[in-house]
Amino acid sequence: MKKVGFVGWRGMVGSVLMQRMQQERDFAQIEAHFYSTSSAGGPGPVIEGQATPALKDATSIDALRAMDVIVTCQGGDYTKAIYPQLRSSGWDGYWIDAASALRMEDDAVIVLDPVNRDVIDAALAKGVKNYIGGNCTNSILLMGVGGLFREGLVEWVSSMTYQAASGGGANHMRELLRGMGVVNAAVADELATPASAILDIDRKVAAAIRDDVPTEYFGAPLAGGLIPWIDAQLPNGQSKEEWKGRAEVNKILGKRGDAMIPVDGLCVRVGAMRCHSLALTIKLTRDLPLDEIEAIIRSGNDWVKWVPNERALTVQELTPAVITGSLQIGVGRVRKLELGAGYLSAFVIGDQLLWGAAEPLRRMLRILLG
Ligand SMILES: NC(=O)C1=CN([C@@H]2O[C@H](COP(=O)(O)OP(=O)(O)OC[C@H]3O[C@@H](n4cnc5c(N)ncnc54)[C@H](OP(=O)(O)O)[C@@H]3O)[C@@H](O)[C@H]2O)C=CC1
Ligand SMILES: N[C@@H](CC(=O)OP(=O)(O)O)C(=O)O
Repeated sequence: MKKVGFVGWRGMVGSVLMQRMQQERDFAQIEAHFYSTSSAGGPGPVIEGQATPALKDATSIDALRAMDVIVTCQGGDYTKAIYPQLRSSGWDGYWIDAASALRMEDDAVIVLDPVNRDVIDAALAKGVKNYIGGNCTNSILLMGVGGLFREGLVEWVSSMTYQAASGGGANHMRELLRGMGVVNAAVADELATPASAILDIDRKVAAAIRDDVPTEYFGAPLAGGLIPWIDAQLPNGQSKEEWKGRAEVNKILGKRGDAMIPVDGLCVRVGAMRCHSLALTIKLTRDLPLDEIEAIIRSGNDWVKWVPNERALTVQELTPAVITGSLQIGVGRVRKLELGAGYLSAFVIGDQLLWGAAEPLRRMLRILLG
């Protein structure tokens, strides 16, 4: 059995990975070893009801070198600190990583096997050892409308996103919830009194959002609002999250140079917990009837949940409330835009901790296990 070391297993992405691996009985296929950056020697996690041995030191190159595969959800700082040392020590194992640090390196593949199994297989055959999970937004985009890319139907995509708090991490989710509580508490008495004036409620809510909602992690109030910037600022005015659209989508698809498909748009943080949504404008390379477009999108992969462009179905099926915790990727609002021939709209929604983070890593490990 392959020895597989897990780093970052108790963080948010890592916890979802552990859940999914237990659901799929993946631990039966491997000899699992658990590492920690903060509590080496402490108790390991309970996996399928069984205690695991004491935690190993995630900063010890010697301890890591014993593994055939390392799966890390610990974050980019850890990758940047440890990965080069590990490779310099001569370690030749497989490195599977959720962080963005190595994604764009030439010797790394961004993994999303329902979309790019061919790219993964070609890399494995060439001896590539680094397999990195993609940015959550782009993985969800490709899981949703990958069929259109596969058929060469996408000339360009404008991707306007509505990204959940979980993309920032556990503390960001907690801050959103605390903020919701602050807003509610500011008008609890008025809400309990049906006759209270809505403008009084609105004034108090506005003041609470402005002055009292916590902003330590997001840097601006998210509860009752939104934040139209995610990640660092680049010289060209893009956010780093927006830059990843073109860079990562094309790398996932194995497209380079002139073959690259333009992907750009604005990335916005909203008060959802863990579902990222994208409002897409797609310029098609050729116009097709809607029923053919539907068939192509549906054929993208087994997780596409097609929602017809009807009001009742859309508000029932295409929301974070329904998609959260599920592997389904909702695709709806597909219609021809009144902008000219070949302009298509689509709304894509997925749980960003599943297909956006943990699931592609889990599946890459299974691919390695054969
Ligand atoms: N959040 C997301 O949507 C996505 C994240 N990623 C990548 O995954 C990385 C990890 O993200 P995420 O899981 O959100 O990070 P977390 O902050 O939830 O966890 C990272 C590490 O922090 C340590 N930690 C310290 N205190 C706690 C605590 N109270 N509970 C749990 N862990 C704690 C743990 O390390 P230890 O046990 O060693 O102390 C843990 O492995 C990111 O840096 C990013 O690179 C990738 C795609 C999406
Ligand atoms: N930046 C994403 C989450 C994330 O971790 O992305 P990446 O893995 O590309 O750093 C978000 O905030 O929603």
